[in-house]
Amino acid sequence: MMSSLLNPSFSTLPNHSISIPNNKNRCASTLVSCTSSTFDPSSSHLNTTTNHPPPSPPPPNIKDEARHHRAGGAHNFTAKYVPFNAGFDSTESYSLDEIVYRSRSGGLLDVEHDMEALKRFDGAYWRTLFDSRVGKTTWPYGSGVWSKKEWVLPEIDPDDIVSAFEGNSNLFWAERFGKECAGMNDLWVKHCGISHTGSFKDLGMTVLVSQVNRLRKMNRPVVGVGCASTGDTSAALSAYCAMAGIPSIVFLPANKISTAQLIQPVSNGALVLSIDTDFDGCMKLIREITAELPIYLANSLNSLRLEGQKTAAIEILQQFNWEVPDWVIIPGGNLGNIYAFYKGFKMCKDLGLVEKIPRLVCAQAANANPLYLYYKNGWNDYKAVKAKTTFASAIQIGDPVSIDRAVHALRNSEGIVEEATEEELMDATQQADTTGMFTCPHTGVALRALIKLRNSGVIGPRERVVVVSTAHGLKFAQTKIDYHTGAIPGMGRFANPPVSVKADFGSVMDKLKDFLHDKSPKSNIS
Ligand SMILES: Cc1ncc(COP(=O)(O)O)c(C=O)c1O
Ligand SMILES: N[C@@H](CCOP(=O)(O)O)C(=O)O
Repeated sequence: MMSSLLNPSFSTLPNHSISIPNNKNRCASTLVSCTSSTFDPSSSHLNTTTNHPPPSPPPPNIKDEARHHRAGGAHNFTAKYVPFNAGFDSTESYSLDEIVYRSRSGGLLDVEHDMEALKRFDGAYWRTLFDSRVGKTTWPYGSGVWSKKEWVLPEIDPDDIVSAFEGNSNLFWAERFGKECAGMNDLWVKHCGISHTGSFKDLGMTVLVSQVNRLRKMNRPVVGVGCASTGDTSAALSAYCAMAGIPSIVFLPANKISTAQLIQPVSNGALVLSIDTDFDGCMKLIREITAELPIYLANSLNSLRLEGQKTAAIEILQQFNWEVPDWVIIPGGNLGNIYAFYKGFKMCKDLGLVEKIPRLVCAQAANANPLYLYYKNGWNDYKAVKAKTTFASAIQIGDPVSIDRAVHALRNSEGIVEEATEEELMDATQQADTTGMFTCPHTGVALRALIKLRNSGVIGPRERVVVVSTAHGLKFAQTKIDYHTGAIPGMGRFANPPVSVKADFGSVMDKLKDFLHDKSPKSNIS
């Protein structure tokens, strides 16, 4: 099977042999292309001789190079929409080029890949292929998402892909947090928030916006793309749409998202509707609107998003050299991501890249915990809740659209649901920051869940655990400031507020002596 990796007729082979034009050509033709819009044949600056040679064509860019390398090749991987969890006898399916978010019976959809075609290549083949693409600028495989293109959107033309080379995010060995807060030394944090727009949503949005780009080129009726959001989805949607020149519309719950999140779609030119309701209210509205207008729905109800998000799971396995961690802990809100991770792990198992999948934990804020309550009730009698205000504002969701997907993921991975109170999640966020991270409150929820599961002995001290960090801490700077400055009543166990000091040598020395004395009791500083 490995020999097929070298078969040049297979169009999806790693493109290592790309010829880069030499610097001289690149500079010369860059000059031509830079000046071409203002080129004036009568100008003495640009055209000093009458026999000036015609400008040479611009050098190939990475898309041209990709086009050249796939000329003549074809593969036959395919994917389609099917009802989520459909029985074997179901024949309902839709092309990914159709605009459809729900099955005929009103249930969720899933993207189903032609597993038989993918299975024609063994696990070693896929591992080698994916590994060969990491961190390159080869279009589109340099992206952590598109490096798995055959498993994501196999049929899309690379020319239609809208990518910021997302993914390939840091898997951080949380050595100090693991030892000091959880009594373990094999703890890892997958920093999905260190990303183009600062959250894992980029992984799904590159796929969704690429498909919209394709649909628009096919003259399908898509005037714009819209979402309801607690902040991060809107940031990713507006950025990817801006890259592609596609109008974006975002419904945000008024006064419920951070300033840093609000400014992202504003800056990227989205139409931002600030609506006097909560996320669940916005979600209901966007579903009604997208059923009426030719606006494509970008929330994770749309199963395309999860195809991108699942690559973070594959990436974790890759980063451990295809060894499977024991546990993966993921903060949950609308509950698409927990299913995306499950799907990524499951595909790796089904296609022979690994032999098992990790146990999954979904971590919820106690103030927005419908999944936790359902789990505690033995998966009986599900009820949506009215989500209360939480510092983990991006998961302030009481009526998650992917509840069925989440239950499926947890039941099939010996999964667990945990929760964290406001104080617990904020303290865990700060404890992580004290050990060198800069986490968002949602990551705090997941870290607190870890501590609880370690304290109860469910997770053992020698087990390998990955906590998924879903957004960048800088998006939640005000919450952190409030924690440290005592602006949140009853909170601040690990606060480290700035110290005001007079601008004189003696005052500064006094503060430093206090600090150094506290830090180093045995020192001889008096
Ligand atoms: C930062 C952050 N973490 C976690 C989540 C939860 O992801 P999901 O809605 O897929 O459960 C979201 C969005 O909901 C989020 O924005
Ligand atoms: N946290 C999300 C909520 C919506 O989730 P989605 O994955 O269904 O788009 C956000 O950032 O808006």
